[in-house]
Amino acid sequence: MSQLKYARYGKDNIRLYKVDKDEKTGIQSVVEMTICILLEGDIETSYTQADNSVVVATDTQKQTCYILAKQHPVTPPELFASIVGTHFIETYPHIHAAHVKIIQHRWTRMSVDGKPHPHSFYRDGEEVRVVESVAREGEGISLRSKIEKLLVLKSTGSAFYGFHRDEYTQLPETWDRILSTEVEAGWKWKLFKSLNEVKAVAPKFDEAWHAAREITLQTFATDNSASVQNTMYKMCDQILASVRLIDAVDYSLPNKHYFEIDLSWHKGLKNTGKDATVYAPQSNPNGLIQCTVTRKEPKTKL
Ligand SMILES: O=c1[nH]c(=O)c2[nH]c(=O)[nH]c2[nH]1
Repeated sequence: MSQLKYARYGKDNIRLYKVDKDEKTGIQSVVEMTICILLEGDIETSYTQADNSVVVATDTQKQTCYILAKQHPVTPPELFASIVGTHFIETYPHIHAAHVKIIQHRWTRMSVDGKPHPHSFYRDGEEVRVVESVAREGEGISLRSKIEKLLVLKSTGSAFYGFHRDEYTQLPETWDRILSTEVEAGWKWKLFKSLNEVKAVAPKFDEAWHAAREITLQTFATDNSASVQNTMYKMCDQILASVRLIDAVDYSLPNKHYFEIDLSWHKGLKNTGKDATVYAPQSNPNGLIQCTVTRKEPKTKL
């Protein structure tokens, strides 16, 4: 005999575009997102007994997404994810949790003749803004916001020395190296008890995203980096200090290596150490450094 241990189902890769047209000014604003919905609840019999009566069809979930996007704001994505998730747990008594992930793609307004264009946009990089939400009956709405695919590089201002050495170590110490990574940064919000609680703080989501992005870029640029580990910890620390409603910050940073090339075999060309200007970017392997930072637990007085 077997038993169903895990069951979630839904629609992935729902692509959605919404335009806001300001009739007075003629200025239009656009949002494009990719959504994944996964539902949990009393749905076992659909797997074990071919009982489709408990199935809210994945096509229905997609259509619901479009209708809710028409009726509600789709930004900030944290709010829209909460609206979609709450809809499913409130509409269907046998659905007890809704996982909604939103990936928001970049459409940045064009400047034409030095002026913001009213209806033309361009994709300035593959960076995305991501929200992972869970609306759970009787508990509330948990939200995690993320920056993903933000590619950065600094050509100096990064060192790596003093690391453990033994008979397996070949890597030389360096006081000046290239540092490049694709930022994946996340921040976990305190649990919201209801959709109304999410609505009440809606402006905070964009503020937090701007703060996390600014802190990431500024710290990356200005920190005289001792290691990826230390630089990312400084980022986490500042984000926690600047956004009151979050409980934890996490980073996952690949260390994208750029190798020096010894060209001395060709007429004594100098291209190593302080003379290095031409490098070989590596696609793999890469370092991968991760951390989660929370607020210090207050010491309880006895
Ligand atoms: O910042 C770094 N952290 C490491 O842990 C590490 N390991 C390595 O080979 N290079 C680096 N760089």
